Amino acid sequence: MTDATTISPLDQARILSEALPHMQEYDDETIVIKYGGHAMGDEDTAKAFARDIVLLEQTAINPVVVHGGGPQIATMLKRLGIVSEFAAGLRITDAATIEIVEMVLAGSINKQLVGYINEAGGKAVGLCGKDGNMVRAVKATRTMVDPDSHIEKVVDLGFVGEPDKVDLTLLNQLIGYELIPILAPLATSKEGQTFNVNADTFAGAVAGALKAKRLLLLTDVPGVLDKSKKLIPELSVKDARKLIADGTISGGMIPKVETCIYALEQGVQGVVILDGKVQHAVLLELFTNQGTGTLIHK
Ligand SMILES: Nc1ncnc2c1ncn2[C@@H]1O[C@H](COP(=O)(O)OP(=O)(O)O)[C@@H](O)[C@H]1O
Ligand SMILES: CC(=O)N[C@@H](CCC(=O)OP(=O)(O)O)C(=O)O
Repeated sequence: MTDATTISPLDQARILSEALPHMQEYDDETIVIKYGGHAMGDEDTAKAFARDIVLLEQTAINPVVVHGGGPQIATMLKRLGIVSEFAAGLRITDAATIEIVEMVLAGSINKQLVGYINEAGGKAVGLCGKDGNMVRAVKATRTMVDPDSHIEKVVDLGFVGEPDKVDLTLLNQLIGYELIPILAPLATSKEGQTFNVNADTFAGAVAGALKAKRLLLLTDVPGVLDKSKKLIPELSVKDARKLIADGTISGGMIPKVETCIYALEQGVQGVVILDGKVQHAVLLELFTNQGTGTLIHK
């Protein structure tokens, strides 16, 4: 946490005053923040994150948090002796795995974040996409090239879903009552099957449906990096697609950038990928002149 005793009261007042135009820009706007499992890191940073979210709510912004938990799911599956594999950046999810995914995401992680936010003076409500039929999903399909035969084949990802409908009834109620929604990325199919959804994809769908002013994706790297590992501060959709095609953007960064492109197409005004391990990353991004991560624009 910032040590306020190292700066003078006048400087503190100046800092607050300089934040005014930013606060006015986001007044009464909805901002979706995706908090990745890697970014959650240590307790102090997670608590500082929670405090920032409460500060947003206090300044008349409507924050909606979507959290991940990939590393935490991996730890629990390992403890239980369940082997887990990924295809195209998505966890292949069988019947045993979906039970653990739901337990970790909608259970421990969701309630921990709710606890931190409430401890900081907010009123958080922890939900997942199944609540109020908020996010409906269809089974995700992916094709992969077999390394031996070089033939493209369909991979069965099991209970992995992709959002196809977002019902905003419940979210709008919460936002209207100044409650802070904390969402775990699980959804239900039309038939009532629970699906595991990539948290970036889930956040993009929610941000798109809400026509959010900003979508912030907090991860464990400073943003999108070029081939020499230097931060790219701004990226157009066209250049982002080029970097995916030439392999500069790979692994977990692919669904992140694809989410950004989708969200922009759905009317979200600005999307940023930034380092959530940096303390007060959200405040730095929204309330100072210095953007911290990669801004992706049309
Ligand atoms: N061009 C790139 N720039 C930054 N990170 C990249 C890039 N290509 C691949 N990555 C990888 O993407 C990871 C972020 O995705 P992921 O691990 O899924 O994060 P999270 O858990 O926050 O969703 C980075 O840690 C990095 O290893
Ligand atoms: C289908 C799929 O891969 N779902 C993810 C959901 C959690 C997630 O996305 O967490 P991060 O944001 O921390 O990566 C998973 O099972 O790991």
